[in-house]
Amino acid sequence: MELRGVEIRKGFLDGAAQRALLADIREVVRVAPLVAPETPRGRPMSVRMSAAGRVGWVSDRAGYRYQEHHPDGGAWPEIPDSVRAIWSAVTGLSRQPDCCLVNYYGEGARMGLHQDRDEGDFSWPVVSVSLGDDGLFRVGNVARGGPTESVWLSSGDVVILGGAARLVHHGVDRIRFGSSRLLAQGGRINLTLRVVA
Ligand SMILES: O=C(O)CCC(=O)C(=O)O
Ligand SMILES: [Fe+2]
Repeated sequence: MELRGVEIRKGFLDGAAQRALLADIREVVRVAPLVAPETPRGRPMSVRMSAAGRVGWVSDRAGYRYQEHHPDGGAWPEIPDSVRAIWSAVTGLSRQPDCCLVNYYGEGARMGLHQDRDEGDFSWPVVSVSLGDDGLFRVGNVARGGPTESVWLSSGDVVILGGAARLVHHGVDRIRFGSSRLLAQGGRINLTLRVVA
């Protein structure tokens, strides 16, 4: 389906593929633990984050940026092959992403409307993969304000922000905690794959 120019592939990953991907992400967060970032204004984010790849996206009092090491100082783990395969399948690109951001939404977590604009070249798409609990994904416009529409994303769904929709505002209003049994402890994982520069 399509929502305001954003391509949404419902059910892209079957249960077995979701479990295999989850196992790979567990390994990523074992090496690079989830952290609760602060916004540049010092407000705590409700989503916890980690990353894999050449660079990871971080936020703290110094601002939003991509950096080559975890806030603890270590290198980010490599992007798992299972993740790279999803990127290749949905984009058809031979260029691989530089960053796989890992977002974990526990009970009550959300992400406000924003644009993904910390990358150097907006001609590359952003691919997002949902695992675990359902999340209410809101899509607006490239410009601030105006109408928005929402869709529930479920485990295994893949979203592509590309072309004219690469810079649309988007966010996650809430999750349905406990709606999926993929994660024993509940919650939602979202992976976002990006070419950074
Ligand atoms: O969790 C989602 O579905 C979206 C995540 C997102 O927009 C981001 O990480 O920039
Ligand atoms: Fe985003």
